[in-house]
Order: sequence, then C-alpha cells, then structure tokens
Amino acid sequence: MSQVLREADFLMVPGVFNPFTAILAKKVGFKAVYLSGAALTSSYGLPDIGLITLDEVAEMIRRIKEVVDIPIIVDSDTGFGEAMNVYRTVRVLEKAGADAIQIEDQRMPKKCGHLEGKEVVEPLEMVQKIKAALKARRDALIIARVDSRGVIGLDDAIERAKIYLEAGADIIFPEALTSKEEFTKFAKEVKAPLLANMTEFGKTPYIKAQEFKEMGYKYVIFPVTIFRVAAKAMKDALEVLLREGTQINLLDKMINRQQQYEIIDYFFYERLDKELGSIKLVRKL
Ligand SMILES: C[C@](O)(C(=O)O)[C@H](CC(=O)O)C(=O)O
Ligand SMILES: [Mg+2]
Repeated sequence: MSQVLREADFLMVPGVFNPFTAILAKKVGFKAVYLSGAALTSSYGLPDIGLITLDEVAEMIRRIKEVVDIPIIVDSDTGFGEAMNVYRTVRVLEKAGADAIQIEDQRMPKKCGHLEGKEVVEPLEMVQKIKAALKARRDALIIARVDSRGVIGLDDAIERAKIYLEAGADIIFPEALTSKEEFTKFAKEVKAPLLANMTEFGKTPYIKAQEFKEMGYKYVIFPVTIFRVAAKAMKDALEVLLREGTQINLLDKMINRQQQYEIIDYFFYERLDKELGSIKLVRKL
C-alpha cells in the first residue's frame, strides 16, 4: 500500500488515533491516514513526550488495519531508542501494517515539535537511524523529520534535510516552520518528496492544503485536528448532560444508531449471523 503514497501527486492526510477515526477518514474520502503520536497519547491520557511504547503503536496499527484498508503513515517519535532499536521498530511497525514510518531527530525526552525547549541529536546519530530503518524496511517509506528549525534555525534544518536525504530517507518532514516563506525556501532548497505538518496552535500559521501543493509539498498532515474537535464536542456534551440531566438537546449533534452501525459494518455481521444460523448438517449423527 505504500505504492499509493509513492505514486500520489498530492495527499491531504488527517491524523487518526483509533480504528473508528480511520474508518471515518476513509469513508469521507481521504486516501491515507496519519497515526499521530500526539493524538494517540492524548487519547491514552498521556503527554506526547515519548512515554508510549513500540508495542502500543504496533497494536494500534494492527487494530486500524484489521478494519480499514487504507495506507497509514505512522509517527514513531524518535524510533523508540538508538539506531539498533530503530531497526527493530521499523520491522515491527511494518509487519503491523505501517506503509510509511516517521522518525524525528529529537533527543529524548522528545516533545511536540512546536514546543520550546526541545533538543536535537547530532546529524550523524540521525543518519545512523535512517540507515538502520532502510536496512529493516521491506516496502515502507522512511520519513525523516527535521526538528532543528526551532532549536538552531532554518539553515540548519535545510542542511540536515540534505544530509538525511543523502542517507536515503524517502520523504523529508520539516517540523515547525514559521511562515509560508520558510516553507517556500525549504522546498526550493530540498529536492525531495516533502511532508508538511499543518497542526493547530503551533509555530506554523494556517496554510491551506492547496498552497502547500503549489509550494511543492507532496503530503500535508492535519495530525491532531479531529482529535481536538472531538475532544471539545465530548466535553461540551458531558457538560450539557450533567446540567440538564437528559441528552435530548444533544441528539442533533450525534450520529444516529443507523449511521454508527454502518461505520462499524454491523449489518455485515447481522447477515453473517443469519447465514451461519441457516447452515444445516448434510449428514446427521
Ligand atoms: C505531528 C506530531 O508529531 C503528532 O504526533 O501528531 C505533533 C503534532 C502536534 O503536537 O500538534 C508534532 O510534534 O508536531
Ligand atoms: Mg508526534
């Protein structure tokens, strides 16, 4: 399925954090999804500082791929360890169903790339991780995320991107650029398939997908958008429920039972149950 990612002209990729959200993204018409570390950890009630484990991410990929056949770009933070660990990370995540794996050049404890106080490793350390990832992968694309814009500066980020590209990374992800001009300059200097991160409340101003496309970006992710929208909707609903003692005023904000069941393919199981129930033994005991 990495072929879809490879051959696409331009892809808008929403962040998801469980199978249900991945199914929704596909049903709405998105061609790929991004398993966001930030959204996944938030959904576990944890901050995005590298607390999540390889197995937890692999398990979520497996669950998503069990119910939806859509290419999945996976956020592996810093690859769960050193270069040697990255080798195993890529093998495990690809086996679980990852079509592209993102590794970032932060030092642990990592942070959201749009926060202050993060640190980056030496470029050599990241190159070793990229080489390990390439050795381990069968078909999955390897995305090198450059975090140094917010730590050292744009020129350093551009230089690192070139180094990571030479090391063999398939896609470059410049994190937390601060203006359209920076995205334009980056794309001019780094001749690679590029991924832009259009997250909210961060360092990057709001830029439309079409504008990223025109600047030469191949992918744009909206990693935490639906998580944040859903979180607000859930909080508001809980408040209404507590205050009013009834959900009557929430009904028009809900998907109904029929819609919910369609999303999770309930009716298929209903048919299957009937079919299995109608089987008769040809030869009696
Ligand atoms: C893309 C990202 O790595 C993620 O985990 O989704 C985050 C997004 C965010 O925190 O808004 C990031 O570090 O940019
Ligand atoms: Mg992340």
